[in-house]
Amino acid sequence: MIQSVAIIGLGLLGGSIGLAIKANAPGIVTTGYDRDPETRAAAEKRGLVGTVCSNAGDAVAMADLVILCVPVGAMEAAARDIAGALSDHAIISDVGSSKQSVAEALAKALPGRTIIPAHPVAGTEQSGPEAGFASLFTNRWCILTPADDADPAALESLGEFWTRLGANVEIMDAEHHDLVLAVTSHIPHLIAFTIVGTASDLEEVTRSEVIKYSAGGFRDFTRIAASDPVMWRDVFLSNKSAVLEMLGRFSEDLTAMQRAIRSGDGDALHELFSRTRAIRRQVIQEGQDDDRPDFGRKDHS
Ligand SMILES: NC(=O)c1ccc[n+]([C@@H]2O[C@H](COP(=O)([O-])OP(=O)(O)OC[C@H]3O[C@@H](n4cnc5c(N)ncnc54)[C@H](O)[C@@H]3O)[C@@H](O)[C@H]2O)c1
Ligand SMILES: O=C(O)C(=O)C[C@]1(C(=O)O)C=C[C@@H](O)C=C1
Repeated sequence: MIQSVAIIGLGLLGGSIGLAIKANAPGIVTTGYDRDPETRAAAEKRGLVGTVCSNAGDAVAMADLVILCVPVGAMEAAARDIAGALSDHAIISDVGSSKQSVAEALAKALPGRTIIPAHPVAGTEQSGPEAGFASLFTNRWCILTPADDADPAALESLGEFWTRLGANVEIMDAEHHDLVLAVTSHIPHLIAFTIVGTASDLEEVTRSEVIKYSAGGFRDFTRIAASDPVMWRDVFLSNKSAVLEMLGRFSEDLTAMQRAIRSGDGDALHELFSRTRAIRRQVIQEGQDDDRPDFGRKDHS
């Protein structure tokens, strides 16, 4: 049974975990650390965790569960920081958006430790200590990617923990996770970053026109393209092979659409758009959409 949780990195994800514990599992004692002093001060002010510590070692010393909530490129450094201060029984987990590289980094920095990587598939385009809110994980998936020899009791405890925060828990192989998320999250973000960049670079269209005439579709892309640059740089560098593989497929499909438009093949366009419309309806039926009004754009705390 997890009775104390240490959160390293008090931004959107770390802050939301702290607030979700407070709301759903108030008996759990929380401590936290962020390397940025301003973030620590903001976390203290918002009460994201019970105790904000001034170093990572103090934050993790008494914890049953330590969750690393830093960009994936910073996981190894954050793990090294806590290595000497962990209690013997501590479970170490994370929330990184890619899983194979994080699992490798944690295993390298914390040999012999109980490590269960995880990815709550929930977020917004906001970041930092003001962005977190308690209901972020409600009815969202949290994917656990244990190694084959992971401790079953630790896996069960971590699953129970995420269930208490409102998430639906799924267990998946890390390699498969990275391939699936490349298609469902990483490439959609790359497309948004690219189209917004392309629009702002167009010489025939001024930047003020891009902003002024942002129609619905483009506006949705600008929300995603406003996501944190450090987080996303690290996601693409860490999930390189899966992203490049899926990007190859996507480029071929895009070329087929280009060909259909050039040759006036309305049937091909209609067939694809009908198929994608059906998928959207399925996503809504299965409750995986973000149709909560203004989701991610207002203070949800
Ligand atoms: N934003 C999302 O939508 C989302 C969703 C699911 C998972 N994730 C993953 O969660 C993690 C955190 O993302 P976020 O959105 O909360 O980012 P964030 O920028 O809001 O917070 C990250 C925090 O980590 C701190 N930090 C960086 N290096 C550190 C270190 N070595 N030690 C201590 N603190 C350190 C930063 O100061 C920052 O406050 C990332 O790995 C990301 O891939 C993000
Ligand atoms: O809703 C958003 O704004 C998000 O980008 C959240 C989102 C996603 O792609 O769904 C982003 C990265 C994560 O690792 C998990 C969730």
